[in-house]
Amino acid sequence: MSGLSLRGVSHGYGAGSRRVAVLHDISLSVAPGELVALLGPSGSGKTTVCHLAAGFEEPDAGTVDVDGRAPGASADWSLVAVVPQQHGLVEGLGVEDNVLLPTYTSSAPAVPFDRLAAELDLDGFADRRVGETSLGEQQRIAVARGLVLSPRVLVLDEPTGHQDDDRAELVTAALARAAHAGSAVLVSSHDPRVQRIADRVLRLDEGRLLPD
Ligand SMILES: Nc1ncnc2c1ncn2[C@@H]1O[C@H](COP(=O)(O)OP(=O)(O)OP(=O)(O)O)[C@@H](O)[C@H]1O
Repeated sequence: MSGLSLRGVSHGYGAGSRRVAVLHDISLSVAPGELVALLGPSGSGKTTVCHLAAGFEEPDAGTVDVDGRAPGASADWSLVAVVPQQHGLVEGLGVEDNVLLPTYTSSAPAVPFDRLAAELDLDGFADRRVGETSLGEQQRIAVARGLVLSPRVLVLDEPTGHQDDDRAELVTAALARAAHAGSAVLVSSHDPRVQRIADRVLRLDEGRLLPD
């Protein structure tokens, strides 16, 4: 199947008898060209779903696949790109290098840095070190890095959490364009702007997906 698919996924943290289950039998899919918002109270498991979708972790049970493959099997961000809550940028590198990092290990066509910078209000930042930027700027740099290879699947964890109203609109517009261009986009978010542009909204509660 194309896009992102989780089938019967359960997952937990901790070793042996101390393992605590946090996701229970989750099934969801995001088709190419679709933007799905994942909502839920703090601790309900949104980040865990994002990490499994990104291939950062293997589920205890069930399957996760991206275009029919396990996401962890490929480090190619043209297949699955991630904007984690903590951004995961390389502090010592410049902004442009951070955005272009996925292009250094992939032969997929890249969106020019200048275009992403213009769309995400990062003009003039190319040579600035990430350690010299604000948290909101770092979040938009991580979004630009997620978009640079026009990935088949894009997973974002609270991507407007550090943005003011105007920049949050820029980020959500960029995500809507990515979906329109064919990416399957999964966004964990409390932001009503994200819900507004979503094709579907999924709700998690205590590790279970609520019925529509
Ligand atoms: N590495 C970990 N070890 C142990 N427990 C964890 C770990 N990461 C998350 N948890 C627990 O798993 C549950 C789900 O966490 P998760 O981060 O997925 O929730 P969330 O919905 O993203 O929360 P928030 O909105 O606050 O970011 C929480 O109860 C959390 O305490």
